[in-house]
Amino acid sequence: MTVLNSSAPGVHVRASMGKTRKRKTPLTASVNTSTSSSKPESSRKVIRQYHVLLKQQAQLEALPKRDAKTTQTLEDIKRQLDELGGLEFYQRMSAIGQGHDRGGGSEKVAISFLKEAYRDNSEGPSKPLLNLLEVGALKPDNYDSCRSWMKTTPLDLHSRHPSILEQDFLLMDEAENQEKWDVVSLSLVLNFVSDAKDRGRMLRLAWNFLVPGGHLFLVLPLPCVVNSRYLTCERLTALMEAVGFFQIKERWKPGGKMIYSFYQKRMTPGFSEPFTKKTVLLQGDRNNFCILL
Ligand SMILES: C[S@@+](CC[C@H](N)C(=O)[O-])C[C@H]1O[C@@H](n2cnc3c(N)ncnc32)[C@H](O)[C@@H]1O
Repeated sequence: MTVLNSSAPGVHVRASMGKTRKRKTPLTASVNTSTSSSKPESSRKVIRQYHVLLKQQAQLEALPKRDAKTTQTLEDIKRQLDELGGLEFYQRMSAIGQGHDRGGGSEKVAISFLKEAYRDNSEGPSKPLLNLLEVGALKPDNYDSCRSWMKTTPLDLHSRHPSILEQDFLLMDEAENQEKWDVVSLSLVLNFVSDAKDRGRMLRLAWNFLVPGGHLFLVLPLPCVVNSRYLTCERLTALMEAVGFFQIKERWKPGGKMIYSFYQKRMTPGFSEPFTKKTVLLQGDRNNFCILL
């Protein structure tokens, strides 16, 4: 079996709350602010540091009480995030990473899945345009080649272009978006969300926003699924079924970096397991990536 990289973006956080508080020096003490190189290792390093800091920040912000030490640590984390260049710099590094790691963005894979699922729309005489919501869009034109059959709405927490809507997906108006979209893309977004419950909420929101029979394109760093102590491919499939998503396609290779999954919304959820608390599935040197419903 292939040994997988446990230091994937967004999954390399082990510090318990206790450890975090006792720490004398910041976890990512050597924040590298001079990462102007476009080398994939540099971009991956910044992305990793960024995810670690975000996770720590979320853990501390979730504490019921904040003592002076916690406040100080939060200030340190904020400073380090700023030193890294903030979300803007993270996005730039992610865009570089995309190119190097995947021979282009994940939209290539999405388009191949979508063309198969919506053959009538993509090949046949003109039909109403499909409505695609692209969450976490670094570029405004990822789906331009499909504009004859698909209308894309790109959005991101931080917009890098006037055509990208600046919006937190988790705060989108639920009534307004209920069953509004044919396709939702969550490519490398779920692993950006620091809180396991918010990840579950993100999936449920995506389900609510899709028309019946609509599709979800989900991309995660492969180690989030195959090298987590809380997740496996089978467990993810079961969890997705509990939300109401049935897998149609999955693409990844051992030793690869990403796992691409394509789901269809069904009206009756499958598995009824609760998925409300962390269950350790695998021991050993694994990451803590988890999704809770
Ligand atoms: C690693 S980048 C992924 C970009 C691209 N989708 C890809 O597949 O390479 C993650 C992006 O998701 C955005 N993001 C994370 N959480 C979000 C949320 N709740 N709402 C909107 N965008 C979000 C971040 O701002 C960031 O630009």
